[in-house]
Amino acid sequence: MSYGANIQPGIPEADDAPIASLASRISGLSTSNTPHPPSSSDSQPQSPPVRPKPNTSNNLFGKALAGVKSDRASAPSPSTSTATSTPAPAPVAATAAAPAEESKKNVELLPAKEEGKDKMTNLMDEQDGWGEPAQNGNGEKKEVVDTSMSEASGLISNEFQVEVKLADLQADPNSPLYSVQTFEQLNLHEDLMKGIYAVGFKKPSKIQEVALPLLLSNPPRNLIGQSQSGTGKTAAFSLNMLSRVDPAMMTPQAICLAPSRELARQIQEVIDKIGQFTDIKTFLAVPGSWSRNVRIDKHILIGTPGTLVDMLSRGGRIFDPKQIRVFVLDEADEMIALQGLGDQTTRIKRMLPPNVQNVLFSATFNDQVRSFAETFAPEANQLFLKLENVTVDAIKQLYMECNGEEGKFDALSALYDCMSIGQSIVFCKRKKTADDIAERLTSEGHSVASLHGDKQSRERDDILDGFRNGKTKVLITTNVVARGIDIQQVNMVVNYDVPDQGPEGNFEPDIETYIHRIGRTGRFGRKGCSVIFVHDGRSKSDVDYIMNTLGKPMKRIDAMNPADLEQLEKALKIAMKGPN
Ligand SMILES: Nc1ncnc2c1ncn2[C@@H]1O[C@H](COP(=O)(O)OP(=O)(O)OP(=O)(O)O)[C@@H](O)[C@H]1O
Repeated sequence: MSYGANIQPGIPEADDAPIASLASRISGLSTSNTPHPPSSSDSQPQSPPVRPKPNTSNNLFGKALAGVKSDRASAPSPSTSTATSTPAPAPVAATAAAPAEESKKNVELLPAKEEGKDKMTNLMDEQDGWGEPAQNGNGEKKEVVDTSMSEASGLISNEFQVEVKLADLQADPNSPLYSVQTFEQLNLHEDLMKGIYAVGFKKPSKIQEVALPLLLSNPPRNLIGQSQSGTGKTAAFSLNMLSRVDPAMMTPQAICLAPSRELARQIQEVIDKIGQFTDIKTFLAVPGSWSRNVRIDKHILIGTPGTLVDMLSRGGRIFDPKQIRVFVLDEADEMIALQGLGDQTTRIKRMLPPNVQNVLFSATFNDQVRSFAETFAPEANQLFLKLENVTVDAIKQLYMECNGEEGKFDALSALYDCMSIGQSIVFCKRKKTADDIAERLTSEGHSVASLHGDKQSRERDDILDGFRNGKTKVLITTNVVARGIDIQQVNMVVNYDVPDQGPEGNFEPDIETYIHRIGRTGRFGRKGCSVIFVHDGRSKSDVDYIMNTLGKPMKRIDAMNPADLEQLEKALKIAMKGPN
């Protein structure tokens, strides 16, 4: 018995291409079909650690791929009829009539209409408290404004009176939250529907509407899905796992990996909530959560790669990997590309059955990661965004010029009053900077918390819980919570340091990390502001590069100008209200 309709475990597809070295992983040169069982050599990486090269072009998130692509012409997939008979949702750019042999959906998630904005979107622009951008990214730079924000931005007067409804946003074809279908039409088990109603979801988002039928169709098929931050990817892959496990079998049947314990815990909560009316149980697989002598009898494991490697290296004593049907990678680009995580994720995958359904989700997939993703999840249905749609428009991106490195702290101090409107996250490059800032702000009488990887697990949990339930208003952190963390009240993100790719990437700006960091605000229809600090020529050119690459304007604000801070305050108040 399972919570899916007629779901059969197993996919008749070759998922056993060895992924012998990182170099071949990235270049996709691995072509042998020899099965690759786990071996002791797995623990010894054969080649030096490699991370896909930094992105230096605008082609960061793949080319615009429309229509249905096939590279399986000779062997029609058993899933062909299911895939092509899936109702084609209106917002998907191209679900063009596919030749009979084409079985893999390769879809670009586009707004239904690109030309102009409809009434609703214009209304939203006017209500964000900022008016039109002073500077256009995308290479068409206008002169940066020296005038005060309030003069330049055209703040409208009635911003607090207008109620924005989520239902209106979800009715806007330009929104990533738009769908033409209801959850009822997605053919989910009634106990899962009860869970969806219990968490208050009324209508699917675009990624949920498009991905769920692909994920749930039989025989199961791999999926690579990209959708903007805060658009509901977690529920999409959670519903798939919940639909595919058999609650009568008291053993893990689905694994979901995330890059941090914080995100793994959050995903477990989502699955538990949506699955609360089922008999499905979850287990959090993070350091310290399991015992070497105790077998796990829960259905879904959510964890971090190191722990799963440890569990699996105990020769099936913790759980039987052969029973795993679904392998989900949240933040998949990081899970497969980053040197440490990529190695571990690959080792785990090798220990799972070859017919496991691989599901990869992220808000970002640069070209190199994308080709490796295609090797990792062969013959996958693919949902990708165009570069210009990767960031959420509701996040107002700002930059602030500071007087040298020390001026950054002064700017943060000046911002502090605004930062306590709602909640904010300040991202730093180094753990020490996070601790130093937290200490200085605390000594100035402010209530802040710092969170990073040097803290003990329990302390990390407590700090994030304190922030999640609103006890702390400002979280100063590193990239440890840059991805996935969903706290709706966060209405501002501060990039204290420009995210960079470290020595391997010649310290180039890390666009993906920037996108994920700012994506901690503006979640599912809410508005948010992000501020990035510029303190020297290098950081200014990095910010220009980010603007130009993403083609999104950033407005300059001056921390020492009361008019700008007032403007920011107003925008944050608007963002706090959120849709209802
Ligand atoms: N259909 C829906 N209706 C209303 N709210 C939803 C719906 N789906 C998801 N949400 C809410 O949207 C928020 C963001 O969802 P989620 O964390 O899954 O985003 P995400 O796409 O995984 O983002 P990220 O890329 O940052 O990981 C959550 O608070 C979730 O409860």
